[in-house]
Amino acid sequence: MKSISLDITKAQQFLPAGAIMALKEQTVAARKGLEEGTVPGNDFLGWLHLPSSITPEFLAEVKAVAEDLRSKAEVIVIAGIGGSYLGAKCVIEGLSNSFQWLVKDAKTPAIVFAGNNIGEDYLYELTQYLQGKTFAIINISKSGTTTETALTFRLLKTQLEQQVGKEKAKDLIVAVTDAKKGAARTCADKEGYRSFIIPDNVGGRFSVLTPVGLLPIACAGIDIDQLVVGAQAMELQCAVDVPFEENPAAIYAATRNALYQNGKKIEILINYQPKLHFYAEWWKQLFGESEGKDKKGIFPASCDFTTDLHSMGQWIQDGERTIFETCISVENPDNTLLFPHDEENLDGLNFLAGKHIDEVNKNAELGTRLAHVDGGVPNILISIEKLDAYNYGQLIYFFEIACGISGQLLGVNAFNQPGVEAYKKNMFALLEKPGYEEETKAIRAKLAAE
Ligand SMILES: O=P(O)(O)OC[C@H]1O[C@H](O)[C@H](O)[C@@H](O)[C@@H]1O
Repeated sequence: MKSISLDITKAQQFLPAGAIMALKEQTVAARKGLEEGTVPGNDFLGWLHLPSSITPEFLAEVKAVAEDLRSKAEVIVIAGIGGSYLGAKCVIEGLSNSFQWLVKDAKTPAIVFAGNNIGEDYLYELTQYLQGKTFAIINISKSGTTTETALTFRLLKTQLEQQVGKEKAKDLIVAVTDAKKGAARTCADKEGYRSFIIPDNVGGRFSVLTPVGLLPIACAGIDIDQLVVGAQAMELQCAVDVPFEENPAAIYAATRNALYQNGKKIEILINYQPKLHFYAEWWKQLFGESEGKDKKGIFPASCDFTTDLHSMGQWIQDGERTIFETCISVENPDNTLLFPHDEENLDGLNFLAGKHIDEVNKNAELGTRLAHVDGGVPNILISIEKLDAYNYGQLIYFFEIACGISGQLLGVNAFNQPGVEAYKKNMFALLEKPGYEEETKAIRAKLAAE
């Protein structure tokens, strides 16, 4: 099977000669640091050899639980946020029929995501939708205490127990959480739910290849074996003994850091396939939480083309020259659709007659790349053969290891996220959570003084 390919030539032309090679030594050291576990945040390196350590027995266990839920439920609600949401969401969106939610298909339950927001209307409408339906809940939280997810889980658990009774609900709830800590673990053990463990040394945004991602993905009927095989292939391709010039993750990490050092502060992940929209959401958490700290870091943004060429295209072509693009290009679509000839040609589109829709898309892609490069936007091109589980596996591991290397080139601990606590602290103080009495007083005083 084909490996993903990386082309940096249209980024390199914006850099001083030798700028990427100047980072070679540091990049090689960063890759070695990951292997030897000497990097900052080294207690969170469990993702590094995760693909090759996944056993067929473990995958069989995940698939068995997924099959069981698929056979019992019309709807499976995946409750989780951040790393406990985006990996599954990006793979399921990427590899399912775009209109799956409209298709009445007895084999595949509707997969619904929740626990990733606190929208009263969202949750009200969800609970309404679930009324009278047999639904299952996968409650995913590494800490087991995340407010958005815990709040949603309580709502859904209550509803499920009311609808089917406590005993039956037990069979329809699965927890994915820490082995020992957190309310989700306490609840799973006490209620007797089936559960999977998130390894201690795998942080949320690196956890898609643990049951956090694998269980929901298997529930959607996607081939998790091939996802893992793809990740394993990329693990080999980015191994510590692969020379810098042949390691795509090392080259990508060095290139984006060279661009950053030369004033390109924003990276826009581009796709030309709507199915990749949530891939970018996953990627933004991966790089945003890993690198945005100590008042540094490339801002990870994303656009869906050609859609956003009609909204953000102007800015990208002509705005401040602080951006670069990384484009994920999919070589082959899965299906064939040819553009029809029309005798009257009222729309003037007969020049496209007989062409694949993808040919139009590919020319839009090439035309855009040339225009943006001409407009001063460096372009990194990542090509994959097609959107399937194998290629998704490759892409996931590629960006994970690139991120691990890149964080070190930037000089940050890529595996923590201390900044995320600030909003939580204020929210708990404002909501008068027990234990936050001092913070409540302080924040009320602050608001009164404004
Ligand atoms: O899995 P959980 O513990 O519920 O965490 C879910 C998410 O929320 C946090 O606040 C972190 O910033 C994320 O890195 C994490 O993925």
